[in-house]
Amino acid sequence: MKQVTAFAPATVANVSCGFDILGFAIDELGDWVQVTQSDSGILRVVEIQGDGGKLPLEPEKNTCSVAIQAMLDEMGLRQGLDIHLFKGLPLGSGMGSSAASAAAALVAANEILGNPFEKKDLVPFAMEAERIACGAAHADNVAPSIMGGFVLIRGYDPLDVVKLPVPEGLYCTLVHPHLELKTADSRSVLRQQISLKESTVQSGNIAGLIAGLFQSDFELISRSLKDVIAEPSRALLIPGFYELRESIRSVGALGSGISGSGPTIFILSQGKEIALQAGEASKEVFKKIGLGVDVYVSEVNDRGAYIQTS
Ligand SMILES: Nc1ncnc2c1ncn2[C@@H]1O[C@H](COP(=O)(O)OP(=O)(O)OP(=O)(O)O)[C@@H](O)[C@H]1O
Ligand SMILES: N[C@@H](CCO)C(=O)O
Repeated sequence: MKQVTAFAPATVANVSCGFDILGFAIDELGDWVQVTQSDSGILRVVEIQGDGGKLPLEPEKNTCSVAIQAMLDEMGLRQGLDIHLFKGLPLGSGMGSSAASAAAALVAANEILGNPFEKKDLVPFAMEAERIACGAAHADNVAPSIMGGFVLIRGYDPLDVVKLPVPEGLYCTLVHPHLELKTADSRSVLRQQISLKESTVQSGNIAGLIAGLFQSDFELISRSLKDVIAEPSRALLIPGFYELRESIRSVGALGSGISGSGPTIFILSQGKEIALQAGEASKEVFKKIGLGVDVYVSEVNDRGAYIQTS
């Protein structure tokens, strides 16, 4: 019986101006999923570690099994598979926790089945898992978690995912305040209508950010990290959000925003030194508020989900 273990990384979705259409992957932080063939003929989640007992073992509720089931359905296949999930990511953090589970499960199951799908073709299956986790089949966490790097979701109908270049020396600092914010809840505070003026501002910024990535133009990236759609509503749910933005200006970071639906805040910097200093400045902000934080500094992970060898 074949057994495969895969890792899938944390992700920063939206990247300020790219609501539901842009995300990138982080190094090291992520979920591990082991998939083992069985002769049971069914899909089972047999064990979850690292979730404090919070995640469901029922296959129709866990993002690992929902994603694999979507893949098996597409193939018209019945296959006995046992899933062991090792959560490395905190829940409801804004770091794409549900997405990383689905991405790792798919990459492992795809390997067991002889790799019938390219990585990019696994994205729609992982989106079905996101629908279960937060009520919306958004792809801006699952696509970068599977494919790595920066990924643009050019369109959803039909799905059109585009991998973008990563400028050398671009670093991300993730600041995770010790709060849990469910994606479904932070989607519910969003306005359903935006004005023509807001649409123009947002379009200019997303175009600028993508041009900045292609040209490795850090100043352009910095000027473009603005969100007039989701951030004004969601920032109110994150204590210290604007204070942090102010504090990282002095260390020369490029900018900051809400990672996915929060409460994690991402900061982009040119070079590791500034990224580390931004992390220290952020810790000070949250110390004053009296809220614990975890800070991670990472390059953009261009590899995405991978199979564990050895
Ligand atoms: N393997 C899993 N199976 C089922 N639900 C999961 C799994 N992993 C996480 N979740 C749940 O999915 C829900 C959606 O939030 P998730 O944890 O993905 O948000 P997040 O980490 O804040 O990421 P983001 O805001 O970037 O989407 C949470 O309630 C979380 O507990
Ligand atoms: N684009 C999604 C990402 C959630 O991580 C949102 O902002 O709700």
